[in-house]
Amino acid sequence: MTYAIEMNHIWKKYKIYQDKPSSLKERFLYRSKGVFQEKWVLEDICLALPKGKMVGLIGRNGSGKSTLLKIMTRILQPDHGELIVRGRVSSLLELGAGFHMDFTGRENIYMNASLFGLSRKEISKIINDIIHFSELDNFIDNPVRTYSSGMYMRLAFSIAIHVNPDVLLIDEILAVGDSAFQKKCIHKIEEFKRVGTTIVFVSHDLGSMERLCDEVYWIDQSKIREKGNPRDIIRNYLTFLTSCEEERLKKEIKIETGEQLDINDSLELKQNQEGKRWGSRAIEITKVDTFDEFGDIKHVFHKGSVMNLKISYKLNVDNIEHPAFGVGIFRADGACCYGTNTFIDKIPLEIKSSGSITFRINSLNLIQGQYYLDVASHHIDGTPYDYITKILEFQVNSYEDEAGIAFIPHIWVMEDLIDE
Ligand SMILES: Nc1ncnc2c1ncn2[C@@H]1O[C@H](COP(=O)(O)OP(=O)(O)OP(=O)(O)O)[C@@H](O)[C@H]1O
Repeated sequence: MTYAIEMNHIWKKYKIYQDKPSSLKERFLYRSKGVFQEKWVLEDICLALPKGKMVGLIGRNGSGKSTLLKIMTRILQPDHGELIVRGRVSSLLELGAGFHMDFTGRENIYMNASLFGLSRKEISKIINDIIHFSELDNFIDNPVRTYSSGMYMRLAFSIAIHVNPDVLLIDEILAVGDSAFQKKCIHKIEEFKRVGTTIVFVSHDLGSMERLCDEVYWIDQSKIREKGNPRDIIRNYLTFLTSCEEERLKKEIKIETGEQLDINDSLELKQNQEGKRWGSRAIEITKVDTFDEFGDIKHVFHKGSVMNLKISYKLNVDNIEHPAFGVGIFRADGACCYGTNTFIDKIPLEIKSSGSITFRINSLNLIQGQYYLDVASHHIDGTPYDYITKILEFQVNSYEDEAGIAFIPHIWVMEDLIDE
């Protein structure tokens, strides 16, 4: 098989400067001593990208994906290892980096495209296509400094894809322009695929990644963690992200409550959570947990899955009249997604000296995002016994790109128009 790009045991390190010197003296001292740490951002990377294939790189922020692309374009030199590139490389990494602000869009096309090795004659042949794709027909003879950032990026993008590359490197193009322009970019990429251009694609948009790529590499902490079929690698990566998020939320809860969680990682409430808790405590909430359908404590849920919210309580008075338990679900920005209580839902309650009540959601139909919960025990007239805000945070993951707060069950119906 012929490969467009081969990387053999590539290593790359950066210098990380420790402290910013504050005084002139310190600056002088630090500079002379060179106080920095070396950090390996790529470790022993071996890649072979077959000609005509589209390969995706995924990984968390800072894992090393952009550095890898910069080495492929030779913007950066590796510290060790060998790089073999066959053909003309065009990159959508540092879009518009070489633009001159006082020159017009047209002049910049000539200058920028010549950096990719095209002659003036060759550029003249494609300049109309470049202008047309960028949708800047009416602005192309204005200085680039008058462009908005979106216009600037569109021009740079358009040049990079029209220089007829053999290898195209793309870093997060979905950040370019509005959604109509992004769709156009995706179509263009599909066209490149069809004519056999080798493409390396970095994106956090895993849907496009799975749809477009022939193979995916997962970069984690400077190394290749897995590579192979996009569907399998993306599924493993998502499982990994979910477990990281679960850990993060558990840690946050520990920090916020200042308490060690018990063996089941459940949350014992503090007696006095200033500003977050109020009421007479006639019915005192002692513990709140979210569980999945198997009874495991969870803080990350997939859209549509089961979520059980268990509220444990103890009774601090001999008798309680007309009690109720309530639950509120809020989005991270404070928008109330849903709130109800046992009185509204007409649930009869029999309060013992201690016990628990579970609020079961059979299908958690919130869209992807971060949420928090309020729980309360109160009189049916609303007088709080124990009201606790932001008691738990949870996350909802989803593969769909919906907008809004919650999924509304729906169908689409198509009909032909019948002439009267
Ligand atoms: N010029 C630099 N000097 C020092 N450290 C750098 C430099 N550029 C990047 N890094 C560090 O190298 C690591 C890898 O960065 P890189 O941009 O390659 O990651 P990435 O996977 O592309 O991340 P993202 O998804 O956020 O774009 C990070 O820890 C980053 O902070």
